[in-house]
Amino acid sequence: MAATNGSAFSVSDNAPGSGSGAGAGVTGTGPVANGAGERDAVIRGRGITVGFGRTNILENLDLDVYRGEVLGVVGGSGTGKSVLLRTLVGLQPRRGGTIDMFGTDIDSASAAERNAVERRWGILFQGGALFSSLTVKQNVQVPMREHLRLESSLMDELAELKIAMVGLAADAGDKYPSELSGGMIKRAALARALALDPDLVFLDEPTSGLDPIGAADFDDLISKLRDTLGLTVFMVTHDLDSLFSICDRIAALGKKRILVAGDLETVMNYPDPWIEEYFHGKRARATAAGMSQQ
Ligand SMILES: Nc1ncnc2c1ncn2[C@@H]1O[C@H](COP(=O)(O)OP(=O)(O)OP(=O)(O)O)[C@@H](O)[C@H]1O
Repeated sequence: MAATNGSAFSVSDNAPGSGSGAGAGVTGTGPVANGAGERDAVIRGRGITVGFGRTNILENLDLDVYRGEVLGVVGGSGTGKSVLLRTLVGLQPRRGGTIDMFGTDIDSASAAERNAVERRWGILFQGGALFSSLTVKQNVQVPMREHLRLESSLMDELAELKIAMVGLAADAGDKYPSELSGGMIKRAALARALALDPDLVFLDEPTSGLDPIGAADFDDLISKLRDTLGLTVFMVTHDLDSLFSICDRIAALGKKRILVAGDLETVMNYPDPWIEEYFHGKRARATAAGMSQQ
């Protein structure tokens, strides 16, 4: 797997009144400032441009991801959320812009520096992307084999620890992906994402395909990991429950860039037809009503 990674995610963008042009920041209510009075950005992307053929999907996109937050990335279908995630982790080439991860400019980093950065993040792909011919335990050990040189007994212990950490029973470790439920697959994929004790995890629609109870359990797990491990989470999601319950900030993608980023209220009140429908439509009202009854 290639290049980038980072920890907390704050998005700089061009919301009204937030400043102008590249680097202008939408400041949400996220955590911690550094000594200079700015938040500690684990990922700092500037002018990111990505395209296929003649079409750019992302154009001049700026974003900062801040340490220790869960950032929910939303946007209409096809706006480029997964492309953005893949670009940040180095799986998708850029046509322009820079990405700084944990203080390292990815483009000018040496192979060793990039490797060090890569070890600091994990990814949960949409659908889990587990290797079907490997057991859960072996899947969790894939990043360990790639990046570490450990005795196999120690790798077994570490994998068992990760499997327990995501709430799977110990015997799940010896099962193959085809023997797991959808929720178990997500947890197993999360265990793999946590294999190297990352500072940051990228999650691509982690609750898609789960029933509401399974999704809520998964949300709880993510917020527990953030609180106990200090994880930073970059989460592409369509799930309103997740946005309302666990996201510290939200970034809305549209028009090839981050339209707005900030706390829920900031994003919900941004004047854009898709945001209006998404956050104030029938489903959003039902979700918000459900949350307020809890
Ligand atoms: N490898 C590729 N080659 C050509 N076009 C691609 C490729 N990958 C993505 N795209 C295009 O880029 C656009 C953004 O895709 P992406 O998967 O990032 O959307 P998304 O916002 O994650 O959508 P969804 O919410 O439906 O998953 C789409 O128009 C898609 O067709």
